[in-house]
Amino acid sequence: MIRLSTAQSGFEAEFRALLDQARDTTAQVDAAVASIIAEVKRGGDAALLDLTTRFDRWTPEGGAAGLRVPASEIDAAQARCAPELLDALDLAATRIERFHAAQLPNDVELDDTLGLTLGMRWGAIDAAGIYVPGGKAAYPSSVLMNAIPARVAGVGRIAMAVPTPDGVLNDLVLAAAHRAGVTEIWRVGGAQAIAALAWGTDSIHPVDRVAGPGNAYVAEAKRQVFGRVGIDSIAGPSEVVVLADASQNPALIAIDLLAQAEHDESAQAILITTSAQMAHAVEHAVADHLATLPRAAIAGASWDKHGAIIVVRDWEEGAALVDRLAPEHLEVMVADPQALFARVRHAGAAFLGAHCPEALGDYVAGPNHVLPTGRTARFASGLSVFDFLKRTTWISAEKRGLDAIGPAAVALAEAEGLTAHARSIAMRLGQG
Ligand SMILES: NC(=O)c1ccc[n+]([C@@H]2O[C@H](COP(=O)([O-])OP(=O)(O)OC[C@H]3O[C@@H](n4cnc5c(N)ncnc54)[C@H](O)[C@@H]3O)[C@@H](O)[C@H]2O)c1
Ligand SMILES: N[C@H](CO)Cc1c[nH]c[nH+]1
Ligand SMILES: [Zn+2]
Repeated sequence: MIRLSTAQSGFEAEFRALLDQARDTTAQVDAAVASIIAEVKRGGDAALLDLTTRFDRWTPEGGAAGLRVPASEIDAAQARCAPELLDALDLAATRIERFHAAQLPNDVELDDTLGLTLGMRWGAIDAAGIYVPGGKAAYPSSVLMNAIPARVAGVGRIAMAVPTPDGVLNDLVLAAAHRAGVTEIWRVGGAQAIAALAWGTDSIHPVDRVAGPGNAYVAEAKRQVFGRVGIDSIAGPSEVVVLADASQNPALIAIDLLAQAEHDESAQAILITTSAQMAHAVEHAVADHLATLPRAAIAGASWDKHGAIIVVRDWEEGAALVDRLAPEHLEVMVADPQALFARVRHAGAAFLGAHCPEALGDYVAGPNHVLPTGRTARFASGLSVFDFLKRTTWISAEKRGLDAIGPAAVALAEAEGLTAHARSIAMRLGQG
């Protein structure tokens, strides 16, 4: 963990080094992913089986057909889940669905009075591939967050890929998939899963868009298949920035930092505070929590390698640093969180006030937890129904509409030297 203060000389250089830390995409990951994608393109199902054995230490019985989870296994898994966990899933699913249904956009129709009607129609993609991470933890919550927006958008085919390390399939992941409307489940992970969803194999039909979070390999694979298929944002290793003033409870701040750090050694947790005393107290509280957390090895490694505590002189400085970090998650734990949030422009999702830990949003609040990481919140947004929709614009013209605006189009087409364009309009105007 690094300790920084904006009052220090040399702060700018150290902060830039923090921004430039290679947490997710290293040259090594780029090359490894390119070779995995090439292997899947070349070898199809056989390559998937080979890579699954190599990276997940598991080989299905019966070849590639064994990569697909049968309906009987989904039913059996649901039956094994504790009823209170299924109730919790249902609560989460209901709230996530309600929030995402509220996002559905309206079509546009504009009558311009000259004799033209202009429109924009929203439609769902045909097939979505959703990636649910599963290497270091199982994520039933990510199943809901991925699949529900796709279903709400109206996607017919939702193909889910999830790794099952050592052959272990998580019951609650299957129960969540069933509730969320996933139409097929494939036990394959990492870059090979993204490659299979994008390029297809004999068993897995290609999809139109791949969404979902994952580790550095998954994030890089999405980057590399973009263009062949659409992708949502790059949702890689988790991040949080906590803004806290002197009035907050350091133990709560520390556990919120570690809640992201425990995802992955590559995760990043940063505290920005106006109080040097708070900085000190949080550092100690982190050490105290680490002594008892079961995932202390992962959380501690993340905190040591990528954690930071930054003391700022005022919240103007604090907000400016947040914009430069553009974190996946932003917690605002100050006296007037709305006012400070209003000064921040770049963050994937914000959690306002001391009673709103980020973990609430991970599971049950309703907005999506698949969010842009690695500073991509400067230009990208969290997963939503929009990731599964696309737009088609349309124009309908009466003769008087063509007469009104056609001559201008003819002039522009002639200026571009595109005679067939000009003539296709001019002939209809009776000039060609
Ligand atoms: N941004 C979000 O919305 C969000 C949500 C949930 C989780 N996450 C993040 O997702 C990530 C989950 O990571 P995970 O590892 O637990 O699961 P994962 O499913 O993303 O990755 C596991 C797969 O990675 C591949 N892999 C691992 N080591 C490899 C290597 N050396 N070479 C090639 N491939 C390799 C394997 O194929 C394995 O199946 C974490 O970083 C977590 O922070 C992000
Ligand atoms: N915080 C993660 C996104 O970075 C999402 C998650 C799922 N389960 C727990 N957390
Ligand atoms: Zn989380």
